[in-house]
Amino acid sequence: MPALVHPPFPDNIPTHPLLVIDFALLKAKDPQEIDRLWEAATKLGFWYLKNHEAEEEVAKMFDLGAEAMLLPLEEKLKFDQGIDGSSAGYKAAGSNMVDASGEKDTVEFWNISKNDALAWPSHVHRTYPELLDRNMPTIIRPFVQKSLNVNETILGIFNDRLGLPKGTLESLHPVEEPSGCEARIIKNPPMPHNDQKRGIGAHTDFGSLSFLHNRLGGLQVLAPTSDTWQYVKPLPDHAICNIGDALSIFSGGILRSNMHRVLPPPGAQSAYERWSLVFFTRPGNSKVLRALVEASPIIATSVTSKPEKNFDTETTAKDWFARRIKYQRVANRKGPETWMSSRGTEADPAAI
Ligand SMILES: O=C(O)CCC(=O)C(=O)O
Ligand SMILES: [Fe+2]
Repeated sequence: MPALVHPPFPDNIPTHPLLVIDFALLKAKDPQEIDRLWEAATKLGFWYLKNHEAEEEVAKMFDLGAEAMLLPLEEKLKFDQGIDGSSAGYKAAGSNMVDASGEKDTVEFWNISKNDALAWPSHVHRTYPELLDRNMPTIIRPFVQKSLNVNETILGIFNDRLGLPKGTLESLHPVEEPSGCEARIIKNPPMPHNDQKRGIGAHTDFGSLSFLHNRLGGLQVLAPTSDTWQYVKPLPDHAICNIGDALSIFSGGILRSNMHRVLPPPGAQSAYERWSLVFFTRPGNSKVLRALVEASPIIATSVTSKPEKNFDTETTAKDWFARRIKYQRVANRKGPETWMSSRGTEADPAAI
């Protein structure tokens, strides 16, 4: 079980501050809170979210994830996500790259598809170990539903601020369409002190919105206002939310998909296992990733102001997502170009 008692995040290392957004105020359509969310989403693309109402579901998911990680490796590998760009299932430590040199990651994770959680006892994408299957209706589905509620509320706010006709962003993320939406539970093992091996390499998230929960430090962002990586300090019961590539593309770059990575926890925390839990909202598989210029003059103006950027990928969410997953797998590596093929909207190749 993830340690509930651990050393505090050190107070002598630089961190990047995030705005704290109150979900209760967002739900009440508080104009000032919506302004603050907009500021966070357009300047950095990351923010803390408090009062998100998923605290209990998150705690249960951490416990279940820990149990699922204790299954024998041989059993876990029966549910491996594979190397063809599928996401759902298990990913062993060391099977993804963290950079162009082919250095291996240190995290293992389980991805559980939203469609599978909602369709239980049927399966849309794949099957899972009995432990996860058994807990699908009682633990996983409630977490998925709470996460969907949070992300749909936020998408609705962005929809209005982007000047899109009501329901536009919602229609790009239909609950019933097969998609890459998934819950992920991640374990990074303790590292020798000062070992800076990357758990997850520098990346932007692939989809639209990520709803992240972690207890130990290790997440870092490369903020547009800084040329160094900075830790994001976990706050108890605060989720960390961020925007991914799909939403950045739909909005013509108005919403920011920011680079981040995972290092071992800093200071004395490095002696502990690091656990994190994410729910990723991603567009329906059939949706094409392109700026919604016809639907919003605000987005059209943004695209015109960034002629150097391509906001028409001519790619469906399904293909975008499969490409990014496939080419970060070590087994698919031919050379540095494989890593480059896995990249999304990451703007600054020097930082990759
Ligand atoms: O573990 C974390 O804090 C972040 C995980 C992450 O960035 C990801 O899974 O995409
Ligand atoms: Fe991420």
